[in-house]
Amino acid sequence: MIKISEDESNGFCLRFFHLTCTRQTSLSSRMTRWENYLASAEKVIGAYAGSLPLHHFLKAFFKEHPYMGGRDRRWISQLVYHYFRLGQWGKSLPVSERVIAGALLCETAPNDFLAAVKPAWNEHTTLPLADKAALLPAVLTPDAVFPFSGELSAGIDANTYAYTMLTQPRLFIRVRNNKLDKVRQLLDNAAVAYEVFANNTTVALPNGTKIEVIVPEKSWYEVQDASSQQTGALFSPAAQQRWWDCCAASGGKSILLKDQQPGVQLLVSDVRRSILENLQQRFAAAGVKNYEARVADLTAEHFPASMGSRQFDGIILDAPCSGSGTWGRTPESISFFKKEEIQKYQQLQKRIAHNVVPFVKKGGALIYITCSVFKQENEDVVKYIEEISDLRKQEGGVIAGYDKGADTMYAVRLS
Ligand SMILES: C[S@@+](CC[C@H](N)C(=O)[O-])C[C@H]1O[C@@H](n2cnc3c(N)ncnc32)[C@H](O)[C@@H]1O
Repeated sequence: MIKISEDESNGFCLRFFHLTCTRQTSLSSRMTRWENYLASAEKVIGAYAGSLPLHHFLKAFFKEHPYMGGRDRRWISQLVYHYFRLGQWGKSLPVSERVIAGALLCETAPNDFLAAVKPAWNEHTTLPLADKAALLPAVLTPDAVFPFSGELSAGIDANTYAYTMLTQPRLFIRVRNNKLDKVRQLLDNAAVAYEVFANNTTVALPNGTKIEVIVPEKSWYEVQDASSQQTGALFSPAAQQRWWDCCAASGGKSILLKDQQPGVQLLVSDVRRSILENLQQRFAAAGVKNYEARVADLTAEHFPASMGSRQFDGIILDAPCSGSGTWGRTPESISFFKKEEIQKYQQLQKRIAHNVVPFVKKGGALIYITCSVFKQENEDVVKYIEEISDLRKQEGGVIAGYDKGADTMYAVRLS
């Protein structure tokens, strides 16, 4: 029996060996903490098949390995995420080499992992991407990292977009109810490095900021990506107008709308009852009242009839989509997404748009939104809406978040 050491430097590897000694050889006991992190990352990557989000998979993995402490979990998760940020790069290389390459490309400062497993690279972590790429055993190209560049909407720089996959986007909040000064004070007290955008509403925070602990008053802010906040510039609601957020999820766009004009008469719907229950809780915390909520499958045959003769001044169609504009947050998607899926999403978007468009009042507006970077889900669906209705694109297009560490979205106002 191996004694479990309290020594921080090798505690992980000894505990790791102790709990798995029936399957491990004596080699494990000689592995360093960092080699064990690399082996664990390889184990996760080998077992992950993409059927559930990576963060859920990691959570389940760590539940099965309860002897791993917080630091172990953070490092292993980080290495796995770095690996997936490389997309299709280095497919023929061993997984371990790709994990180490991920640490070189995605880390921006020397760190203990590289110091232990690839010391020659550690001092190069601060170099520009091109210099780091020159050290790699396989050529780094934007297409290898993001192999869907031919599908992009107009105006998205393919090379820049591909390499933004190597960096985790920032966390954003939208400050509400004129509480910017109070929020800033709490962030200052907590010594958080933040950036306030020129609109005095959008605040960028480092990832992992425990904003709910630092700012316990929930009505002062909403967690919402900067690009998602920007879609609100297309709403322009007036008091007493009827609006319908038809794919509302937990209500991010609806709260934005109500903050602009509390007097709108709001209908929210989604195909998922559970997400509308989340919406109700979120609305309550945000102080949003006076709305109607209903579960509705917008693709169902009987759906249009179930709406009766209602007409809306504004409809927000924040459509189900590939989410490709948010893959910097879920880089595992790059490896598991199939190009054919884009068309399936487009068909769903067209079907929903077809059923929703008749409910736009004459002179009213349809706000079509996706968090996709693909033309087929964006411009092509807008073109379809114009073909089947009198609605015409008035303003909007790609909201490129990649220059500010945010998601990239597409939002258009048609009327
Ligand atoms: C992009 S999300 C909406 C995000 C939301 N507007 C927000 O700001 O947080 C798309 C939503 O469409 C819903 N959806 C997917 N298929 C649907 C359908 N056939 N009918 C109605 N809603 C659907 C999904 O459940 C999902 O919540």
